[in-house]
Amino acid sequence: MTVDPSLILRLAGRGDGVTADGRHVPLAAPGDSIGADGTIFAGPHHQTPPCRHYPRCGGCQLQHVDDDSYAKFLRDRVAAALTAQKLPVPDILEPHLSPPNSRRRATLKAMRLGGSVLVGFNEGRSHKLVDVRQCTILHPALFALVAPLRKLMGQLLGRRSLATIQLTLADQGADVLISGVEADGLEAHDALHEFAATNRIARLTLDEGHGPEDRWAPEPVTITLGGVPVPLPHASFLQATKEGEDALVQSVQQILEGASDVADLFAGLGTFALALAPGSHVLAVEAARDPILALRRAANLRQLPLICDHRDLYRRPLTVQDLKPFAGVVIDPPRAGAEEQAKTLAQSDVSVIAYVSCNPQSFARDMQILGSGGYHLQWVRPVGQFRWSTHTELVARISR
Ligand SMILES: C[S@@+](CC[C@H](N)C(=O)[O-])C[C@H]1O[C@@H](n2cnc3c(N)ncnc32)[C@H](O)[C@@H]1O
Repeated sequence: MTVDPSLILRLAGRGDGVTADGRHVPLAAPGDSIGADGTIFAGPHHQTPPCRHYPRCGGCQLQHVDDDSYAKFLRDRVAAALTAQKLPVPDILEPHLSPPNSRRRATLKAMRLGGSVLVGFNEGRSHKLVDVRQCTILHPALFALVAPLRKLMGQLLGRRSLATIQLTLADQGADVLISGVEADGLEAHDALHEFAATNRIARLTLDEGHGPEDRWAPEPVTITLGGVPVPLPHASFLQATKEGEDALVQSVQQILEGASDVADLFAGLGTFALALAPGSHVLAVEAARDPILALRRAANLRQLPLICDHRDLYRRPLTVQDLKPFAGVVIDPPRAGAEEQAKTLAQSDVSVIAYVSCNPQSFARDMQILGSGGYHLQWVRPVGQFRWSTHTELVARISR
């Protein structure tokens, strides 16, 4: 059977459609066909992008692609990374896709342009800002703050400054951290107070270049993980959506079921440690001081069987000896992966590993190291928390 050379067969890593004869076509979906003049003729997997800022806004490159094709894209990213390391591709389970408007943490930018103030995301591969009037990914409780923030930034922004606004949805409501403005004086104080009170902000913090300073925090701010409220330090890592967190936790619990002693490496605020601790003894290891102290406080209050270790796993990975007590390990490193830790794990007796990754390439490299120590990759579940972006995450079951 001959294939039409102008038919889009797949999506490349950066999201372009790829024709049967190998051309890369931006904004094309699998099943589209490409006319001689470059016109895209929409096929069965081409959907109407739900956001008016598409395709300018850099956050969502794949809004023109339906869920079937998006899920296949995530699977293909994982398979391609494993194949590049010459590893066999295991069972790739149905991907988790977080629903629209579920993102509970995001970083916005704000600047003046002419007489107006823009608040939004960067355009794709550019420093220009898209002034967002609609957003199909942000949680409604966070998007509701964009217009009030535009007004506030009009009162605070200097003529040439570019401010960064980090939004996180905590148990008590929105946690807002603004950097890149100076807010001295009564007028600035009143503007901040009015914004916080009117919008029932949980905590409003300014970083004027000397570290975060709370300007409004009527009660302690927490994030509940595994049913346990944990004090939320400024700018902490949190899985991007609650639905993504639930999918990851469920898979990790399934992988480590029955393991009585578990190490949670790169533990953050304890997303996995707190979900596992009621049934297992857990050692949580994390390099950032504030989150590991917050986790220790929360776990101690509940008298959970959880020990916290403040430790840099790049410089001092757990040794083979350190790993001896553990039947299971959950490891969730930053984008760079965990090469040094994978080397000692490869020599250890740990029988099952739940590997959570936000970068299929570094995951595949670490899997190669674990494989050389006798571990097998049993299955991978891709995770699409950053819906409609090319950012691919995963959770994998690895065992001896
Ligand atoms: C992807 S996050 C995962 C956090 C946590 N597992 C969760 O799901 O919320 C990676 C974590 O690794 C921590 N980290 C970064 N470099 C580290 C290092 N060298 N040693 C230990 N932890 C590190 C970060 O502070 C962050 O909390």
